[in-house]
Amino acid sequence: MKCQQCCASKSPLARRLQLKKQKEAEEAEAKARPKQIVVTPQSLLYNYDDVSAMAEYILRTCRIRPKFGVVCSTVLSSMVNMIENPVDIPFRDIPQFPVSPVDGHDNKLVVGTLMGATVIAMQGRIHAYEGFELASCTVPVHVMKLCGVKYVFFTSAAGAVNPGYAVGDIMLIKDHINLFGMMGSSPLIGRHDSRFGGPCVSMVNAYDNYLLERGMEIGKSLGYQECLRTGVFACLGSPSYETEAEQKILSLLGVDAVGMSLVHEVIVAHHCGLRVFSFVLITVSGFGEDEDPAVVNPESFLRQQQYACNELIARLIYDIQNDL
Ligand SMILES: O=P(O)(O)O[C@@H]1C[C@H](O)[C@@H](CO)O1
Ligand SMILES: Nc1nc2[nH]cnc2c(=O)[nH]1
Repeated sequence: MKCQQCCASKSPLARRLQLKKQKEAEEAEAKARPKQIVVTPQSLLYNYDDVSAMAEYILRTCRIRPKFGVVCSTVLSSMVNMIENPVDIPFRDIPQFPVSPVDGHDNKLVVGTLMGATVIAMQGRIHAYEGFELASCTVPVHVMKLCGVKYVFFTSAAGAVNPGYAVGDIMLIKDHINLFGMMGSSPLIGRHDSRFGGPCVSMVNAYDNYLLERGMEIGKSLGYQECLRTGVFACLGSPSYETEAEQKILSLLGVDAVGMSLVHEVIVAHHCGLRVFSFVLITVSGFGEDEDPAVVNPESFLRQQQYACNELIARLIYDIQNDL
């Protein structure tokens, strides 16, 4: 007697029939299954409870409810030295908090007071070019929100695209071009949690106009008018600086300065209702005739400009805190 299964499966016709049946069964099963929602990396990687657990750990550790958040660029990490009664919280101690593997990134939060206001500062941030999802780059913003932060200041190192800019200039950001978003990549894509915000968000006033104006006034009053600019920022996903051709494209798009972070953080902050003030320190000049794009000015000059940035942050916090 012939075995039904193995002998039948040896005939090509029987095998084709078997495959057809199998495909039809799979299709019927897929049809019967409820439609799956594609989960956004943000909600997949860090849901509301995960973010709450991170915020609770921070609040329990520092026993301060911060009103101001500051995300320090790698070049502006000295900002945290201004914080009084600082409590250092390494990223690795916070459950699920991302940790940058890059040498020289400090990977800690510093919580304390500055100009009489409570602050939480990130010394070192998470970059997409390190291989992280945008959800990981931006989860610290949601954590700040759940810690009680109302105002958040983002800073970054940047390369000049605007030919009128020089190394050491401080550009207050008035707008951005979200190149990642235009390519379909955003921490807000997919299912949202309404406790953080709605499915879509207007980006009007994302760079809070009032804070921008106050920042400009303060910068001028501190005597920095010569190096203060306001402009449009863009973030690229690569750790390589721009080629000459890329610089030209960015310039045509209306970008004044370009960096490797910040834009997606601002989107998440604005989406969840934080008031945003952002600026970049120009550390690499645009292309000159014979200029190497990676030329960075002498240390002492940059240190002076880092001091200017720190002063700007401190004074703006003071003014907001005291309703000035
Ligand atoms: O923290 P930011 O975005 O300022 O850091 C940038 C990106 C690189 O780590 C570095 C390049 O200069 O600065
Ligand atoms: N993309 C980019 N990021 C920077 N970060 C600091 N300088 C630069 C720059 O010139 N280009």
